[in-house]
Amino acid sequence: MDLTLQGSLLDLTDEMTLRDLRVGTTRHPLALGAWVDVRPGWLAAGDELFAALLRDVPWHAERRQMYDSVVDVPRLTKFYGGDEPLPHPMLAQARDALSRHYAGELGEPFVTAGLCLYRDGRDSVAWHGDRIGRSRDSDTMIAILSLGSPRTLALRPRDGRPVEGAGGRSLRYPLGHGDLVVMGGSCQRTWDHCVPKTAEPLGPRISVQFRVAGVR
Ligand SMILES: O=C(O)CCC(=O)C(=O)O
Ligand SMILES: [Fe+2]
Repeated sequence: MDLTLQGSLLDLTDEMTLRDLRVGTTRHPLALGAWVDVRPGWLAAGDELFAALLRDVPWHAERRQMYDSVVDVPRLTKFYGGDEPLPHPMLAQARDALSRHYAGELGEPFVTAGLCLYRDGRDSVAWHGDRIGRSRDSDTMIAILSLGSPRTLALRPRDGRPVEGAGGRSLRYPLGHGDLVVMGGSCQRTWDHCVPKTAEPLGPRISVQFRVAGVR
């Protein structure tokens, strides 16, 4: 058997590549007009990107007012506005692939990239919605590429209603190295999300959030 062909059939690759978003993306409709798309393994062989971001991004420590509440921000961050060069060419490729894939539904491109570094399981982000800007009162999408150690993204309705099929608690999406999750519809207004702390002995995780202009 041709080994090159076998490699591509099994989707085994040593080369960092973004896989096709039209394949393997599952939409989870949530209550209140929100939804979450999950595309496991979107970025193949992303070790080099993870290492480069860990090393090259000028990470900031922050304690601040975040979104519409004051939350602990035990993690490091760096925000890239649309006019700033991204710290790795693969991030521009990822942003552009997302813009193409969601163009019809979103009607505008992804522009900014917010990077977060969770140094270990003690780093986290508290419950919040990304409600700064237009996302406060209109639908938007936030696309998150996860790199490094696996962490959980939890979601719960903002109004405190129980979550169907989740034992009344939150929904939990495990995010591994190279996985993509996109929060869409009313998700930022009607749901909150967080990355909970974990006692597991985990190494660092980097998340890259792509947003449209005028949304944090
Ligand atoms: O790290 C993540 O995946 C989520 C980050 C997040 O919700 C935010 O920075 O607004
Ligand atoms: Fe967020």
